[in-house]
Amino acid sequence: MTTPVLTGTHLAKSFGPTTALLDASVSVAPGEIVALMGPSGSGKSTLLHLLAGLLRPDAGTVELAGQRIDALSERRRSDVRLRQLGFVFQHGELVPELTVVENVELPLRLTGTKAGPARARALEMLDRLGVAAEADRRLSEVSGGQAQRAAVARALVHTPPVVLADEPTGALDTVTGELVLEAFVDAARDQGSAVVLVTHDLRVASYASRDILVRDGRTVAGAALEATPR
Ligand SMILES: Nc1ncnc2c1ncn2[C@@H]1O[C@H](COP(=O)(O)OP(=O)(O)OP(=O)(O)O)[C@@H](O)[C@H]1O
Repeated sequence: MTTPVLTGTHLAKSFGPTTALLDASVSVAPGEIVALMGPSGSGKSTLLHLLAGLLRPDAGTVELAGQRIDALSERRRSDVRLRQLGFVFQHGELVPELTVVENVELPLRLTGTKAGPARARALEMLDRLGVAAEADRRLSEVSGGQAQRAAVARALVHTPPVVLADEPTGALDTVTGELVLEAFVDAARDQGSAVVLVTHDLRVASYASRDILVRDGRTVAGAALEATPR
């Protein structure tokens, strides 16, 4: 089997008295697309935040691209995130004061790509996601669905080895949702990115090579499609 690029092992996380995650394990190989499914409140977003190094686990480990990230300082985790990860979370990761294209080119600019090539690559991603016409508008002035596609463009622009996305098509109609899903499929197939998608939508899950069910804070591999009501 190919060596996994992302592994979460026996992860647990509580917020005060609320146990969000009890025992979750996930392992993803390069080029794989994994759908995380499960009831509302079961711990999917918490798991994704732990895998991204945005939260520290109470127990368990996270290994990203050969490096344990759960015990790193916030500064080192942030550096690993910038280089190894693309993520699409439900809010917060884009800068409202910047234009759409400035947001998308940010991961490239922060890792040393020169302005011209960074701009060209960001525009290419926006074009693929059908939002090139919005490139020079401020993020705070575009629609929710346009901002969501900008977030996807930003997650993929620097061809990271791991892409994590929380309901990445939640604000989109069927056609634009498919543009987003095809962009993830291309990242997995052409660049070998490992992609983890949290979704409630079976159509989205059908793009995945594998699914993992999260139920009551625990992961159950391969059972999501059978267990999810249609
Ligand atoms: N920052 C937080 N503070 C307190 N409780 C939290 C926090 N984040 C999550 N929780 C709680 O942890 C549990 C798991 O939440 P989580 O968001 O991971 O679930 P989810 O499966 O992603 O849900 P949904 O499908 O509704 O987005 C819930 O009971 C939630 O209320």
